[in-house]
Amino acid sequence: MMGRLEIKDLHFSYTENEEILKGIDLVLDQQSTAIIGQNGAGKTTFVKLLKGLLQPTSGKIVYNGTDLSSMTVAQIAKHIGMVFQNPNDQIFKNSVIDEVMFGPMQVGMSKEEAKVHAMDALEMVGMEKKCKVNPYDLGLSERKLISIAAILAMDPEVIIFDEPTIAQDYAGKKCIGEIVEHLRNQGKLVLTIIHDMDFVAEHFDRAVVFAKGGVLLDGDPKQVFSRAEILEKAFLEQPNVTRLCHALGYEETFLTTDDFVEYKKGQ
Ligand SMILES: Nc1ncnc2c1ncn2[C@@H]1O[C@H](COP(=O)(O)OP(=O)(O)OP(=O)(O)O)[C@@H](O)[C@H]1O
Repeated sequence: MMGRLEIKDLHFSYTENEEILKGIDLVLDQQSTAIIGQNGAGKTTFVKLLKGLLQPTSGKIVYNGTDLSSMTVAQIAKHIGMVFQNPNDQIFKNSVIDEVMFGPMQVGMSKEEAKVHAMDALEMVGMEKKCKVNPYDLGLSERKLISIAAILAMDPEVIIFDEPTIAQDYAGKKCIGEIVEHLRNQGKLVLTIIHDMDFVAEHFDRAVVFAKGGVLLDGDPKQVFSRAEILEKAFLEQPNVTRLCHALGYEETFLTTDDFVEYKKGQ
């Protein structure tokens, strides 16, 4: 089944005198979507609402036709998984396989079923050979892959990443980018909170810019990242290649090195 989230006039405040989200309307489905915005824009608050960890002050979030407020956090977790920013906040078992089997068993799978799902998930992230290792004997990139597998093993329709590229080296980023694309091609709804604009340009179908509690821009990365002035006002950078090409006087928006190279070859 595909995951679809409808966000309708969503408002949220932690305290009476400051509204953090001021009426968000969005439909999130199919496309891999990056949620970007400066620190404090409300991105983390927004995904906590999607996970049912916070309740809207007003407005609603509808998941595949059901109002999230009528679901428990555990019910939501079956459908909407979240990969933490720091794998150390997520990992707590002494072997990779136990770690990855934990989630599926929590959502009601038998041990046998959980093992099958866990091995499939480990294979997807290329870590099946490490299943007996203690996660703490792995490097950060590999621990990140384990924390991703632990969520994939629960087979949620929606996967939310929180800053997936932070502290990752080039190989780690490349691998996570491939996982994002693979999941999207499998029909999962992939969402991420992210400050790494190059990663958005490379791997995402849609970028939603949060600013001052609302949606400032929403579209495919080419549309969004072409709006240099608006982005600057929201204290957001364009991807490096986009900035460079604009600085060199190109009118067109290029997102990635490959984009630009293709253009030059075609000239
Ligand atoms: N538990 C809380 N109680 C009160 N205010 C909070 C709480 N959590 C966050 N805030 C405030 O809500 C606003 C939005 O925070 P949020 O963490 O959602 O932003 P963000 O866009 O995720 O930022 P970042 O990019 O730094 O992660 C900030 O002004 C923050 O200080």
